Amino acid sequence: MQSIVRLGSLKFRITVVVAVSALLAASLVALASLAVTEQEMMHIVGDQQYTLLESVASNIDEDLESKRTMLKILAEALEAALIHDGAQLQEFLEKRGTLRDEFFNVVAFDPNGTVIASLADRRAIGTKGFQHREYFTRTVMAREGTTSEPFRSALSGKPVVLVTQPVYADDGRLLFILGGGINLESPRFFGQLLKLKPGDSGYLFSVTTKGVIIHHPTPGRILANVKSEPGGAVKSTLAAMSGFEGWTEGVSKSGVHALISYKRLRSVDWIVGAVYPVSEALTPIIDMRRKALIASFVIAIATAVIAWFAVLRLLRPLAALRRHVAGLSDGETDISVFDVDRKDEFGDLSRAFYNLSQERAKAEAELAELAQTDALTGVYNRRMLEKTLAFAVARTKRASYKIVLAYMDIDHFKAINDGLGHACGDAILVEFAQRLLSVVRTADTVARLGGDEFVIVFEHVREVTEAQALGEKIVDVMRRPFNLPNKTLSITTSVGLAISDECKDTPELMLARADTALYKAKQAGRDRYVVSC
Ligand SMILES: Nc1nc2c(ncn2[C@@H]2O[C@H](COP(=O)(O)OP(=O)(O)OP(=O)(O)O)[C@@H](O)[C@H]2O)c(=O)[nH]1
Repeated sequence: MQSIVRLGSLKFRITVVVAVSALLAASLVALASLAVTEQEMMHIVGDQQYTLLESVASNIDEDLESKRTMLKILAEALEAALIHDGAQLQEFLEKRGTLRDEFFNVVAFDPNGTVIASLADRRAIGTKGFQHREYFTRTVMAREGTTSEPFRSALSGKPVVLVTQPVYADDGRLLFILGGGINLESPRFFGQLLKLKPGDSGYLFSVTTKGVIIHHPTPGRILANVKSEPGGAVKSTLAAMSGFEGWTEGVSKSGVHALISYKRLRSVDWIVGAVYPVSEALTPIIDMRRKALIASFVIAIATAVIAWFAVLRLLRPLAALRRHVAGLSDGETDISVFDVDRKDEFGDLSRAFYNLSQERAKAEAELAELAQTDALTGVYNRRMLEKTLAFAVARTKRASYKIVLAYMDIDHFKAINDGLGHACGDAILVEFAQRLLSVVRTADTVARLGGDEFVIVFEHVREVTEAQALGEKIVDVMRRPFNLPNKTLSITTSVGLAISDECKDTPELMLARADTALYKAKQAGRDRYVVSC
């Protein structure tokens, strides 16, 4: 379990890299494709909004047109009925009930701008001072009906626009001007703008090309000019006031990122607009984006699980290799434990480790060799002799045979060294050791203690008398001339021999007895052997 969740492990890191890559790839693909879809959807919704506005604008145009037509018909009827005075006119208007359906109020002004009839409120009759109003002068000048700028009615106090129609006598004299008032706050006129509002918080509005608000969901803003409101008009509205029609992505007055559409009316200089918050317009896309990100996480987790098992499987040879390398210290260097035949990186690694283990084994063997042999002569060294002698002495206690220890020293070696040089002395030591090896059996041990002192442990000696024969043999073999590169020398040796005594011998004692015997041989004139008694 611990190995499964080890955070720093290669398996864990590879899995994390794969999972993060999968998460990034899935998220990027999802987000990129959704971004494209979002743009496409924005265009579709924007186009839809604009089409909707076109139909709204057309409806308002038709509504205004029908109101104008109604006033025109009314004017014609008045002309035909030869109604010239206010009381008759008031009566005439009050009989036409459909006027109340179309207009908030219908008034008639005489040519001096005084109200002579008022459908909604007779008390307004006699109110003066309308001859300077822009709709009044425009109607008089044009001699035809017009639609006023929005204004606050002096009679009702409501925000209104007035549709006018002049009425003339047969002789062409202006009798009076009819005015049909439209209450901008009334849902009857702009009701469709309320009904068609996009989304939950979207809305439609209307503004004149001069910036006067005609309709807005915030009633307090009606008749305000967008240019003189705090913060001024939003960029897209300014563009619409300058002639832009269509939809754009922008920020509404309240700071909401929205699709904003504009369409001009045909018959008046009004603009209808729609504000559709992007967060609502693109709700399906935003929802899809959230789901895509969740799906990316699920994909990343699934990929991580798959990657984990794949990595476990792929790195299995690495675990085996680690075991084998750990086993090197136990001597498992056999080629069979390494997958050296693999063609992949594990094979390369296995071969490298195998070569390393072979080199290490070789170095260890060389070290072991160095530890037990004398570097100059190749025979055993003192350490090895001590071991061998200890075993040999111990064996004699349980066996019927004895061992003989021969202790040798080259006679006058110092003089040879001094006379012929150290290198020549070395050559003699090497040859001396070779001759000692030639007189022993395989079970026997030849060792150099140091300098010109050598020791032989002869095994399996049955008779005490054999020691003398061995001593003689050694002395004899050294008497043969030593052939050096430039000269031939006569060398002799003195030998002290000790025969094992099963009761009291120790390696040290045997060496001491042999050494004493050697000393005696030297004392007796050298080139001889002495057997310790
Ligand atoms: N060439 C050479 N000489 C060595 C080496 N080790 C020791 N010696 C020399 O061997 C000599 C040993 O001399 P001794 O055994 O003390 O004296 P000796 O001249 O042999 O006299 P006796 O033993 O009494 O016959 C010394 O001169 C050492 O310097 C070695 O590895 N190589």
